[in-house]
Amino acid sequence: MKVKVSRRAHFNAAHRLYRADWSDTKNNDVFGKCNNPNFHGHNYELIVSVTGEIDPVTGFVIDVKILKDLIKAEVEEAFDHKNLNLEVPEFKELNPTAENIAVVIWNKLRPHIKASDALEVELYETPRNFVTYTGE
Ligand SMILES: Nc1nc2c(c(=O)[nH]1)N=C([C@H](O)[C@H](O)COP(=O)(O)OP(=O)(O)OP(=O)(O)O)CN2
Ligand SMILES: [Zn+2]
Repeated sequence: MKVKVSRRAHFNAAHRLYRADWSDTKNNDVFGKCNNPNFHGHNYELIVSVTGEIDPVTGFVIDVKILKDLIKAEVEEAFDHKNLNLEVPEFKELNPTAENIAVVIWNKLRPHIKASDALEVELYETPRNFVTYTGE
């Protein structure tokens, strides 16, 4: 019997979507207003879910306090109130799209989650735009 345990978190960050190896015209064609050279910001909403067997002793799949502290250490402290392009090393050469941010978050959290448990990262860039990554 497997149960999914989820923790919601948030962070605010600035970003710019562009490729340095493309012309301004191509960047504007592909990324539009997201290519603003002065950056723009989002209030990211994050849902991290861990699915696994319930420990019969504790009744937990994972203690949500542990999940909360992990998200704070690995995501909020690294991303909150940061310029993702300029201040977060993972995005020096990687466009900080919602897809790439979700994969980066998953890769940061995965080593801390029990190997037999599944990890899912849902990232809302806006209330209407969101992505999900499960490691596949
Ligand atoms: N597949 C993706 N497409 C887009 C991404 C992305 O990460 N993955 N990101 C963006 C931009 O970051 C942009 O800032 C998104 O904002 P916007 O289009 O304004 O989103 P809204 O939901 O607020 O827009 P409404 O038109 O008001 O619904 C673009 N594409
Ligand atoms: Zn954006």
